[in-house]
Amino acid sequence: MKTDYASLRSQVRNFSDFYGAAITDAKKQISAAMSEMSEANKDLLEKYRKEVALRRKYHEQLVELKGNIRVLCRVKPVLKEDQHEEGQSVVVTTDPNNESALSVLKGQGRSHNFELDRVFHPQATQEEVFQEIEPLVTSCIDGYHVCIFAYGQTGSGKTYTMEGSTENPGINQRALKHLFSEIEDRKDMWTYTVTVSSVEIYNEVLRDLLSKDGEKLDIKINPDGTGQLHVPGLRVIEVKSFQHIKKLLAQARRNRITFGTQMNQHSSRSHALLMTTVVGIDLASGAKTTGKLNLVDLAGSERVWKSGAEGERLKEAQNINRSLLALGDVIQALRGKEKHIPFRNSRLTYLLQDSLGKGNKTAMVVQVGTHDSTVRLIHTDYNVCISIYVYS
Ligand SMILES: Nc1ncnc2c1ncn2[C@@H]1O[C@H](COP(=O)(O)OP(=O)(O)OP(=O)(O)O)[C@@H](O)[C@H]1O
Repeated sequence: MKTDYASLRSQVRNFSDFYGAAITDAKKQISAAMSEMSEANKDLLEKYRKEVALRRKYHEQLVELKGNIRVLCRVKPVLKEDQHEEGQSVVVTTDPNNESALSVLKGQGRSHNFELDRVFHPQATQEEVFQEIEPLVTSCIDGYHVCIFAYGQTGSGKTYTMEGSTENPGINQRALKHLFSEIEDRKDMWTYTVTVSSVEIYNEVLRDLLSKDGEKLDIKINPDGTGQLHVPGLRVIEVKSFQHIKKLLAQARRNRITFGTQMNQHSSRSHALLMTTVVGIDLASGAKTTGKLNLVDLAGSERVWKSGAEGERLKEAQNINRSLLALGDVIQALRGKEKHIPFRNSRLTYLLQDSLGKGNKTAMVVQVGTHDSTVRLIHTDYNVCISIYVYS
């Protein structure tokens, strides 16, 4: 018993040393395993970053291959309310086997065929149209400036395509939803600040659609010496969520109608712009990107010339036609890579100057009705059309 007791005592005496050594050993093993893990993590993170950079590069290559200026066409379905217009036959048709083709009947059985970047048949959904625009929205988060226009005659579906209805929202809402979901996906690597402004241009006068009284605004050269343009007094609102932006969109829509009524103006006679700026900071390198997304519901191109409008209506029509032609001229000059781009010929192109210029991306959604006998599309040398309505 004495021997056993002495042995136990010695074990107890040595236990703390043994225990200490075992703990130190375990700690060493754990910290070796942890540093191995964090090396592996670092390696994985580095690989992930490389993949993300590659994804961005390929995304840009894809967008560039598709063309930095794209012209899409959406053919409006014949609605019940359109059917009372008698004597109109279907003149605009799409080809189910070719999603770039549009055919316009010219009389005596002859038709004019056009090739655009993409043609949406009358049954195309809002989602299908947005899918074509989505890569451009992603580019905006990557730091590019993007403009998306809806162009066409009054009632051809411009507002439907851009704003849509509550149940079936259009490009504006879908683009901003996509923007916020991309920002959420990238939140471990990037932090983003999103701001929005909204203006309308009516008779070459700029008004803030997010103000209470629709103040008139002017476009000036920024005094900060960067040579960039800015609009003094324009409300620029930081938004944190898609829900917040939805409220601002609704406010801008209400104001467009209210200001329009005050000035005896129908909203279809003004251009409405929703301008979103996305500033991103790479959490690892601190690198900064600034992207802009301009969503534009253009004023309806009208036949007022033909109907002999006078006074205010004539001035209005002249201003609309002038600014639409100025936009067409800018786009043709950009596509033709001309040296001089006539940005200053209208408020619209002047305001969008830094988003329309070289290296930026533009999509023009031309809206046409199937009964539209007056549509003519002007070909450019590039075999893809810049589409502009011309009323003779
Ligand atoms: N693809 C479509 N599917 C269903 N309805 C449509 C479609 N396009 C347009 N509409 C409907 O046609 C009507 C006219 O469209 P919308 O108001 O968008 O035309 P607009 O070109 O914006 O006209 P305005 O120049 O007067 O603003 C609306 O009732 C709209 O809901």
